[in-house]
Amino acid sequence: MAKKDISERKDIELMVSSFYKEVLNDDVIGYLFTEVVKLDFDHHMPIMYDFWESVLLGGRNYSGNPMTPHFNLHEKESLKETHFERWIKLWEQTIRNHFEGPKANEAISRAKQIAGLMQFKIIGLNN
Ligand code: HEM
Repeated sequence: MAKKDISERKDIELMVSSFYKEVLNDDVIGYLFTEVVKLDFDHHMPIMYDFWESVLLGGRNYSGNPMTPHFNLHEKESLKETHFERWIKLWEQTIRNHFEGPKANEAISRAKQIAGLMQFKIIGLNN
C-alpha cells in the first residue's frame, strides 16, 4: 500500500514518537537522552512536535533556539560526528518507514541541513 505524506499534526506526532522509540534503543546515541540528559519525555515530546510542525507545516507554537540545548549537552558529553551520523540515519529510516512524498523528503533534507549546521557550530571542521 502506498504510504501517505506528512500533512497534519498527527503525522508529525507519529514521525517524532517513532523516531524517539528508535533513539532510545540505540547503542550509539540512546544514552545521551537517557543517561546524560535524563529527559522528561512528557515535557520534551510536545516541544519536538511543535518544532517539526513549525518546520514542515508552518505551525507557530515553537519558540526556542534549537541549538542551545545541544551546546549544553556537548559540555556534559562531547558530541562527535558519529553521533550526528547515527541521528540522521535513524531519522531518515523512521520517515521512510512511515511516509512518502514531498514533505517526507523535506523532513529529511531539513534535518540534514540543521544537523550540518549544528555539527559545524558545535565541533567545527576539525573533528
Ligand atoms: C547528535 C545528534 C543529536 C543529539 C544527541 C540530540 C540530543 C538532544 C537532547 C538530549 C535534547 C534535550 C536537551 C534538553 O532538553 O536538555 C535535544 C533537544 C532538541 N533537539 Fe536534539 N539532538 C541531536 C540532533 C538534533 C537535530 C539534528 C535536530 C534538528 C534537526 C534536533 C532538534 C532538537 C530540538 C528542536 C530540541 C528541543 C529544543 C528546545 O528545547 O527548544 N536535535 N536534542
